[in-house]
Amino acid sequence: MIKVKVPATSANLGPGFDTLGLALNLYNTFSFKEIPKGLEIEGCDNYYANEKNLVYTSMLKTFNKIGYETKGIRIEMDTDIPISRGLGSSAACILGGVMGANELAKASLSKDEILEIATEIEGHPDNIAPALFGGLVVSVMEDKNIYYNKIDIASEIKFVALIPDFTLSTTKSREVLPSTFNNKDAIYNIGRVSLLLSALSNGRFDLLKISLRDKVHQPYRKKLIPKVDEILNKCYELGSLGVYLSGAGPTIMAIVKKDDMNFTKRIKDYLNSINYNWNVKELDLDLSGAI
Ligand SMILES: Nc1ncnc2c1ncn2[C@@H]1O[C@H](COP(=O)(O)OP(=O)(O)OP(=O)(O)O)[C@@H](O)[C@H]1O
Ligand SMILES: N[C@@H](CCO)C(=O)O
Repeated sequence: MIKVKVPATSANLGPGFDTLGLALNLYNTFSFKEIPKGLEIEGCDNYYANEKNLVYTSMLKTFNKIGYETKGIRIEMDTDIPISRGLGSSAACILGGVMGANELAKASLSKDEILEIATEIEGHPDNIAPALFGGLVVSVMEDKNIYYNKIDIASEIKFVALIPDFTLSTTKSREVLPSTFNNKDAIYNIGRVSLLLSALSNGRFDLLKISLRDKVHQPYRKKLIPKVDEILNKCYELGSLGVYLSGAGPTIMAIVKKDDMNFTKRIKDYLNSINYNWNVKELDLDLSGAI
């Protein structure tokens, strides 16, 4: 039996659309076994327990690339990453499938080759790279090549995920984005993403609020999440250092000082007071990535 454990990820971090992402200590674990024939999937909703399952299709793509033929596969899924909430559930499934296939076929793909195959399936590397390497990872694509760098960030912060009780698929959330941007908006984001990386690396947390703003995706996606501005303002009022839409949303991510023992309870109370039955989770960076 092969087991692969993959962390959740929070992509974009405001201005770093399709480029920044960090891994968090919330996990999906996948177990794989070859069987005499067919496909068996356990541990997921019936809707996903078939040949279209993303873990399985990612395995098949990998087998196809490495020229391996299998008679049958059994997949057991133990998943804590909520589906379509902006916490990298698809990246986790894809990496699970690619890494599981690599191990079953004893193919010895390198981490860079795994990154390449998984990114080809996901379409962008900003969730896949941190899920694979852990920590905060910057990744860009050029001519189908992926260039990435893992960055150390100040350790005095934690992440509080405000996870709505509704889903928002990445496909839907990308459909509302414009296809072109004016140069003012592009410059706005370039400045902020640069400031953000410097602030995270040397602990200038006073700069987070301004550097997490962006003009490329959050303003458009906010329309898909009722009361989002009120919630963002409340996070700041309750002491958050910075707040952004995690991945394609709808999860809102608050960055909070590790020693702040009040924020999580107070934001939960606030969400309850407006009858938002959201799950609030305190998370830390995962520094190891998928294993
Ligand atoms: N536990 C799971 N069981 C089966 N399929 C899953 C599971 N988790 C994720 N998936 C697959 O991933 C898809 C969700 O991907 P989507 O990109 O919409 O959300 P996400 O990856 O959670 O969000 P984001 O990319 O913004 O972080 C599902 O439609 C399904 O195909
Ligand atoms: N960069 C991606 C992350 C979600 O997959 C997006 O914002 O659409």
